[in-house]
Amino acid sequence: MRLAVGGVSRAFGGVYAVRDVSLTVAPGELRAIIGPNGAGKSTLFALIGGQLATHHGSVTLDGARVERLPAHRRARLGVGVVFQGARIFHGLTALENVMVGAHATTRAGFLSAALRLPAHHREERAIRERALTCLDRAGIADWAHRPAEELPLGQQRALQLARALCARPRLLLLDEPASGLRAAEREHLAGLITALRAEGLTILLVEHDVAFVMRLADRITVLDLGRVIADGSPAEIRENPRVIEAYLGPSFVRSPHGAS
Ligand SMILES: Nc1ncnc2c1ncn2[C@@H]1O[C@H](COP(=O)(O)OP(=O)(O)OP(=O)(O)O)[C@@H](O)[C@H]1O
Repeated sequence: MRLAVGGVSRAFGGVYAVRDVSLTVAPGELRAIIGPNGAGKSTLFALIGGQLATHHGSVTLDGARVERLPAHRRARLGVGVVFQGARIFHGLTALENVMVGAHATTRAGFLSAALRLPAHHREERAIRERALTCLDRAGIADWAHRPAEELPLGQQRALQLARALCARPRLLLLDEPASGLRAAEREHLAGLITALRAEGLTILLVEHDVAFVMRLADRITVLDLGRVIADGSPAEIRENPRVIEAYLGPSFVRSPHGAS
């Protein structure tokens, strides 16, 4: 899916969180968004996903304007969002949490579900299979039948990703997916993101772990105080004096893998 954001702004109480931001992401591209705390990254995600309304500007998915559509309509068009932190449904198993992600896309619909028609049973079986595959891809198949709230934090984060994947997104927004993960979990996540990109999914990634970002991203957009201050390949961004000053810091240049 091609994403174009044109001159988008959003203010809170008169203060701009995102100001006149434009970017285009090609189908199958992995674009990272980086910048200091409060730069507007999560707000930009919410403007693309539809959780927040824009005050100015346009959001276009494959050429169609969506900035006035609510989040669930954008989800149906193929926008998947993995929010910061763990947002899970308590009282449901991990598998059921992931199956919820697929129901937005089912065809049989409410009536056949209510009447328990055969089409509904077939669809439920297919969704269950798909959800198990997504749990497996997220590396948490062993947790499928446990109550979601019993999963450790890293597994809860993976659960959100599995749920988003189960809806078969064409544009995936990942807000700090690596935060709070242990090294092995982080490696698994990097492998999964790489595989999803290879399958042609368009991915937008907000992440503070710059080494993680530099390794995965095709291009990086840098935000500071709500504005785009740089846009380029990881190599260009690493050497951009404005980015070094606003975000990376001089120690990053001395340690080019970002292990500062
Ligand atoms: N719902 C809100 N109400 C008021 N102010 C908000 C709201 N959401 C964000 N802001 C403000 O907008 C600015 C941008 O916040 P945002 O969370 O988008 O930044 P961020 O780059 O994602 O930061 P972080 O890296 O810490 O997650 C901040 O000054 C924040 O305080």
